[in-house]
Amino acid sequence: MKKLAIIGSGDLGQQIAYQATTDNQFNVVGFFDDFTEKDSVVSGKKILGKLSEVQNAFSNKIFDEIIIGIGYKHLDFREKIFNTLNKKIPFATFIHSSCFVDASCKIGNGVCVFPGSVLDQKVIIKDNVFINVGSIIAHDSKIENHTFISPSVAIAGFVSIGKRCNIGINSTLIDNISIVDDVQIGGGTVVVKSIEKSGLYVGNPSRFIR
Ligand SMILES: CC(=O)SCCNC(=O)CCNC(=O)[C@H](O)C(C)(C)COP(=O)(O)OP(=O)(O)OC[C@H]1O[C@@H](n2cnc3c(N)ncnc32)[C@H](O)[C@@H]1OP(=O)(O)O
Repeated sequence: MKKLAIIGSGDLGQQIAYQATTDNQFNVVGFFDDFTEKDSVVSGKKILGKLSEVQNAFSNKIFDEIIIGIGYKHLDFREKIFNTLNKKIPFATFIHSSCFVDASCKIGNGVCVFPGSVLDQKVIIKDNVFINVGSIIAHDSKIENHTFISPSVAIAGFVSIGKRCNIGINSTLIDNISIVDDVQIGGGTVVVKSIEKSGLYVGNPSRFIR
């Protein structure tokens, strides 16, 4: 079983550690975290060091693959870490075994898909995307790098979502629309037309608030 290290020992990092361990996909060896003391223990897993120590630890075979446990509040940082380590350190792709992922899907590096999500035919998920529990991505839809999908999001067919977007819980995106980079969608929002300007959108139908 591959040894997995997680960047960030906060709530999301701990959830990834739990899911990857209980689903028997990885041996989670610990976290890298700039804000928690080295060798301390978080949710039963060791803090392996700061982010500056990742490459050295990989050279010393402390872990085989890495994944980022930094969530929707820090998508710029999530992107920065990914771009710094990409091609130097192998990124894991973790898809919980309870998910349905059609064989025609293309899934990038560093992608994490939590339990009960469905990725239908020809879905494309680019690098470093996080998909939380129970989300549905219908056929031919595409999610660009570093985007965060909250629980129970429903994305219809032929939808395109940009980079560093944060799609709120239980939101709905109808078919054949596009969303540009850096869009935040509030919980329960219904998006019925393309979003061409970055910013925060809420409501049914969705409206720009800032
Ligand atoms: C496993 C996990 O937990 S993953 C995380 C899942 N969490 C989410 O998806 C959270 C999504 N967050 C939200 O929906 C938040 O309400 C946000 C980000 C959209 C806005 O938060 P804030 O910046 O605090 O905005 P604020 O609460 O001041 O609201 C601004 C206005 O938008 C309205 N509004 C805020 N959120 C929503 C919403 N989801 N739907 C409809 N209207 C909303 C408010 O009523 C308010 O309207 P008003 O100006 O007429 O009074």
